[in-house]
Amino acid sequence: MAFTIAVDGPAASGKGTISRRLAAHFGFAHLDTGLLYRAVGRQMLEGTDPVTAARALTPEDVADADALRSQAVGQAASKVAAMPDVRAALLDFQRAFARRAGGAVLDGRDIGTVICPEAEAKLFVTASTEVRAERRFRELAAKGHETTLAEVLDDVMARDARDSARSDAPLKPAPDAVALDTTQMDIEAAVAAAIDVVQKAGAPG
Ligand SMILES: Nc1ncnc2c1ncn2[C@@H]1O[C@H](COP(=O)(O)OP(=O)(O)OP(=O)(O)O)[C@@H](O)[C@H]1O
Ligand SMILES: Nc1ccn([C@@H]2O[C@H](COP(=O)(O)O)[C@@H](O)[C@H]2O)c(=O)n1
Repeated sequence: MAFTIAVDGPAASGKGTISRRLAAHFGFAHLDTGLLYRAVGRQMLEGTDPVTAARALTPEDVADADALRSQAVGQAASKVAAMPDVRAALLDFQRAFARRAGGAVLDGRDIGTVICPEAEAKLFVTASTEVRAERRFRELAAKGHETTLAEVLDDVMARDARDSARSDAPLKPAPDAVALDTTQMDIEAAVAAAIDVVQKAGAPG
């Protein structure tokens, strides 16, 4: 049985948190597709050609998720993500993951539009830019990163602008995605709303 849940949205909207919880609830596998672009972005910062890096990506390259979550790597990720040859190199792996037996949740920017337009359930998770920046700032501060709320706000806005403006697979909701604005929701309320959407879409379990 293949059942795909596509979760898209802008930076720090909460799509990763929701996707992990959906995967646990329904017993599905989860892929954070942003990590693929982050791993390529990190290799670009180290001097590797991004297309070469994308074509040669291995599971080890995405194993240390914490190291990939810095703001510098996030910015590099959104730059390599605008390169059509990088996106093409990562396509088949994501599509195969999406249709794996047992069900899958993928989160990213183009899951419902490009990777798996046939996904059985689609969510587009948003929150106001300020709330997203505050949440990400608190997360980074708790992990000991030295940054300011203003820097995080700039980072989120720059990535959203680049991700929305690119010609190949831009950040946008699929026409049939259910919008979930979590600005006024805590994590539990957002997860409950997401589970409700997926159940109504006919997910088993
Ligand atoms: N509804 C919510 N209320 C409060 N905090 C939240 C909510 N959803 C997520 N968060 C927190 O906001 C931060 C960003 O969430 P998360 O990492 O899930 O976003 P994301 O969209 O996957 O980010 P990115 O695009 O950068 O990968 C995390 O610290 C998370 O715990
Ligand atoms: N499907 C996707 C996923 C991510 N990107 C790009 O990667 C950057 C980092 O992603 P996060 O989810 O970890 O924030 C993001 O800013 C996008 O540029 C993408 O293009 N498509």
